[in-house]
Amino acid sequence: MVVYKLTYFNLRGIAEAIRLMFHYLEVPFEDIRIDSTDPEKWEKFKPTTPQGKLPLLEVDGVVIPQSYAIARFIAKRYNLAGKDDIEAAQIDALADFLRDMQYEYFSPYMFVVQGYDEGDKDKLREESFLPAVKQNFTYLVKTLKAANSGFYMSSGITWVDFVISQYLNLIRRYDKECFEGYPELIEHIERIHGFPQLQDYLEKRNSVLFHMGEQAS
Ligand SMILES: N[C@@H](CCC(=O)N[C@@H](CS)C(=O)NCC(=O)O)C(=O)O
Repeated sequence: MVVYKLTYFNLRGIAEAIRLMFHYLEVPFEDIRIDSTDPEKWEKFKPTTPQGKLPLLEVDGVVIPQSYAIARFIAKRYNLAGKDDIEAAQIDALADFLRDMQYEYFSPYMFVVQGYDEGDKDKLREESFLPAVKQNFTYLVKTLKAANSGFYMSSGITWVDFVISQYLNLIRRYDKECFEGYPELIEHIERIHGFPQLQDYLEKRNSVLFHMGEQAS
């Protein structure tokens, strides 16, 4: 049997969508977590990684870095990659859209809210975060509605549903109000979190005390 070993910090972060995909698929994997409150440990481990970053997926002795590459790999193996090459391209485009949204518009505000950076939280929220929410959430809702499947692609659930829902769930944990007017996005998160095969993990996740200010939900 294939042994999958997923290594990331003991946070949800960019590995959470991958963890949820494994649980959803009921594919066993080793969920290895590096303690990010112990920088010395990470500094020692970092040079042993291919690109100096996490997450990593080890499969049959091969180490794959990059969260999207890992998600895509699992998706291709287990049928979460879209119904054809057109959908696969649309999924990639949506995942890249999410990344742009995250780094260009959301991270400056989120880093302050999460306590990683200093800055004027309210000013950032009003002047850059909320206008970006409006533009980007509107597009996500439009895409969901056009797919008409309950997921972002018309054929049904794919890896991008996990990636988007986990990032939006992070935002929701820190700024619930920005979802007002976008109930479809919340419903989509709940749809993903509602899968029976995820319940044990989600229960465990909520009972674990995530550090660095992570809140349950
Ligand atoms: N594009 C990469 C980004 C990887 C990344 O930036 N990982 C961060 C954690 S979210 C990391 O390993 N930081 C530790 C460091 O750079 O030393 C991916 O999606 O996997």
